[in-house]
Amino acid sequence: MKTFDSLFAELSERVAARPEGSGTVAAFDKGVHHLGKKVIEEAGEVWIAAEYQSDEELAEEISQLLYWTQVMMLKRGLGLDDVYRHL
Ligand SMILES: N=c1c2ncn([C@@H]3O[C@H](COP(=O)(O)OP(=O)(O)OP(=O)(O)O)[C@@H](O)[C@H]3O)c2ncn1[C@@H]1O[C@H](COP(=O)(O)O)[C@@H](O)[C@H]1O
Repeated sequence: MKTFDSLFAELSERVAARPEGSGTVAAFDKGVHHLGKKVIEEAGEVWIAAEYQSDEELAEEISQLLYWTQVMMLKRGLGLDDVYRHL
């Protein structure tokens, strides 16, 4: 099963290798403004799912929020340690 760390490694590799058709690369190239909107959108969907939807739907929305947060981290050049040291 994928973890936060293994997804971050995968996305780091995608951004470095820039494979054809990668949604991550396309989103990365759009920049911080686009990524910020995705983070906000997914955060809102997490809230709505927590209020009104199933555990499974909530878990899926949380996974998407984690994904977009990671793409933002990569765009700003942050690594896992930069974040973990604040936990
Ligand atoms: N985990 C994710 C992931 N989570 C969310 N998303 C993106 O976030 C969007 C969220 O879906 P929504 O339903 O909220 O939005 P949507 O309306 O369908 O999509 P938009 O029109 O808003 O882009 C998805 O459509 C994906 O574009 C993800 N995109 C990729 N991954 C993983 O990232 C890795 C690299 O993916 P690629 O770069 O696409 O190869 C792979 O392991 C993927 O599984």
